[in-house]
Amino acid sequence: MVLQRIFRAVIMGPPGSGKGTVSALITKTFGLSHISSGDILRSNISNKSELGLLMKCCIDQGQLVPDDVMSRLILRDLRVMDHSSWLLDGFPRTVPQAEALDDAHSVDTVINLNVPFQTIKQRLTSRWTHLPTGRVYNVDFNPPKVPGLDDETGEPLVQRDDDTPDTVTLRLKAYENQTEPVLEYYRSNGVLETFTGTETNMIWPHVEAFLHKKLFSVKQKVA
Ligand SMILES: Nc1nc2c(ncn2[C@@H]2O[C@H](COP(=O)(O)OP(=O)(O)O)[C@@H](O)[C@H]2O)c(=O)[nH]1
Ligand SMILES: Nc1ncnc2c1ncn2[C@@H]1O[C@H](COP(=O)(O)OP(=O)(O)O)[C@@H](O)[C@H]1O
Repeated sequence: MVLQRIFRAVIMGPPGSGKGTVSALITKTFGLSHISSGDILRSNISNKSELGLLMKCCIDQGQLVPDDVMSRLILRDLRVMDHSSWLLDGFPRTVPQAEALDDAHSVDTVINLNVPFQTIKQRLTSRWTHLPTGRVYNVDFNPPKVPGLDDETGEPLVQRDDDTPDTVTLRLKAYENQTEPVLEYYRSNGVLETFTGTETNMIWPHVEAFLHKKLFSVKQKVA
């Protein structure tokens, strides 16, 4: 689908709720550019940039990276995408980050994946990631064609250092304390759309139908 107007969306949800998985489906279906805060941080870590090395210990301890660092990193990337439609995944995660984003760009819609914490814990400890692209697999849900290797590049998959049971518990706490208030922020702005379920395959058709409707109404408003 070719978008006729710039469209900006955010995808939210607890760690492991399927943001990366659903983002891949959205970008494939609607042609938005995907920007993942976690992928950007992990690429800084792989490249051994000073910032990446500083942030690695926050991430491995299940804590959020400081707001000013994160906002600067993401807003810098968004500045060079001035004429693109995008989907932000993993940012904003705090109210100050949401305010920083609002100061720079208006957000058309926020997709919130509401998946129970119990479902999430099992998923994350069996997640395998292709670090250079952020493609994710799961031993049960979407295994790679060849165990341990990325389907497209044949490169090795890794388990993230922060996908251990103890760190997942800390990340879920950070989500409750720091990220849930962002849902309220967007709800009161009238842009929040929540999708509840335990399986991505059940949630995705609703997200897809919503975005079709949303993009159609955005185009009509412009016409
Ligand atoms: N069992 C199961 N695993 C899923 C489902 N949806 C996504 N996953 C897997 O759960 C893990 C977390 O998903 P991901 O998209 O990375 O979540 P994110 O942390 O919110 O970006 C990955 O290993 C996915 O392959 C699902 O419906 N069922
Ligand atoms: N917007 C953000 N603000 C602060 N820290 C972030 C942000 N995005 C990512 N991080 C850090 O990177 C880690 C991994 O993020 P991400 O890949 O989005 O994980 P998840 O799979 O938990 O949704 C987070 O636990 C956090 O430490």
